Amino acid sequence: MDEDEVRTEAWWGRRAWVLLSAVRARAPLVQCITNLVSMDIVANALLAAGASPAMLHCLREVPDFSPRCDAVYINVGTLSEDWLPSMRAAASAGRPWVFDPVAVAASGFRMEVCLSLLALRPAVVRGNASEILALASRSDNSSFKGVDSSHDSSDALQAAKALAQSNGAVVAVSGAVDFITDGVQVVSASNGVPMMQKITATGCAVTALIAAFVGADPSDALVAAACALAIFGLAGEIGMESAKGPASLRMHLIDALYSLDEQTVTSRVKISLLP
Ligand SMILES: Nc1ncnc2c1ncn2[C@@H]1O[C@H](COP(=O)(O)OP(=O)(O)OP(=O)(O)O)[C@@H](O)[C@H]1O
Ligand SMILES: Cc1ncsc1CCO
Ligand SMILES: [Mg+2]
Repeated sequence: MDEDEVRTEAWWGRRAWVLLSAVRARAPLVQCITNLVSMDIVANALLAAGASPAMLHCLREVPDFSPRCDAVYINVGTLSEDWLPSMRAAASAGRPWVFDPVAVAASGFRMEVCLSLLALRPAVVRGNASEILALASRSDNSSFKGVDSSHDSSDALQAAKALAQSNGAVVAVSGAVDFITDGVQVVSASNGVPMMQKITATGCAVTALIAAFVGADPSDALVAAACALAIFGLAGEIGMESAKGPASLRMHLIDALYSLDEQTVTSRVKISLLP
């Protein structure tokens, strides 16, 4: 094996820096069809990272616009039947796309929609543990609650692997430790702070960041997803050094994402390949 291919923590730190630098240099255009709660934090997180967000969701614009994007991001958080045709069309536009199945178990309808979107072959699916467990089991069981997770990310690791194997997508489960898998390899990313769960739509924002990383370099969605999750978590850790609570963490996290430098990224990103 080439020395460069030995995926040590230092290797991951360098990859994370290279990918963040690629986002800053290329400013990938990311079409976001995302929920109404998340639009502001998603657009601001993408801008701070160096990407170019566009919150376009009109079906009539998809044929012109989506094929010109570097990546498409689809999030069903505030699902409405009106937006479904745009979601399906944008996901089918031939660009790499990333899926956030928010609260997939909330209803039979939402489950059906998420399964139909999954059939359109996203490059990456990112959810919290409850979402990935529900999606993998195709069950809109009432023990699953709303948009927040009631499980630890490790509870959903096997489900994530099974989902990746059956769909050919990279599957990422967020939580105290994020797990990212292509169905064979499993990578963990352990940056972040618990207070990030107290800011609405941080999960939506990190899924959008994954789309930006995939848009900047579509060659390896597993690496892009792991690096985006670690970078976002690291911005949370640095933001927490100045924050007094969720509202100021939101601000400081976005500032930290904007200011990340090579030394900080290469020394603080915590990613490893599980045996
Ligand atoms: N206990 C924790 N410790 C550290 N980081 C965490 C913790 N829980 C979540 N995170 C981080 O917070 C971000 C959001 O993950 P989370 O699992 O809360 O998403 P989510 O439930 O989909 O959020 P939302 O639906 O509000 O967008 C991720 O970057 C994740 O790594
Ligand atoms: C609170 C909330 N409700 C629907 S989407 C969303 C944002 C977090 O996913
Ligand atoms: Mg979510």
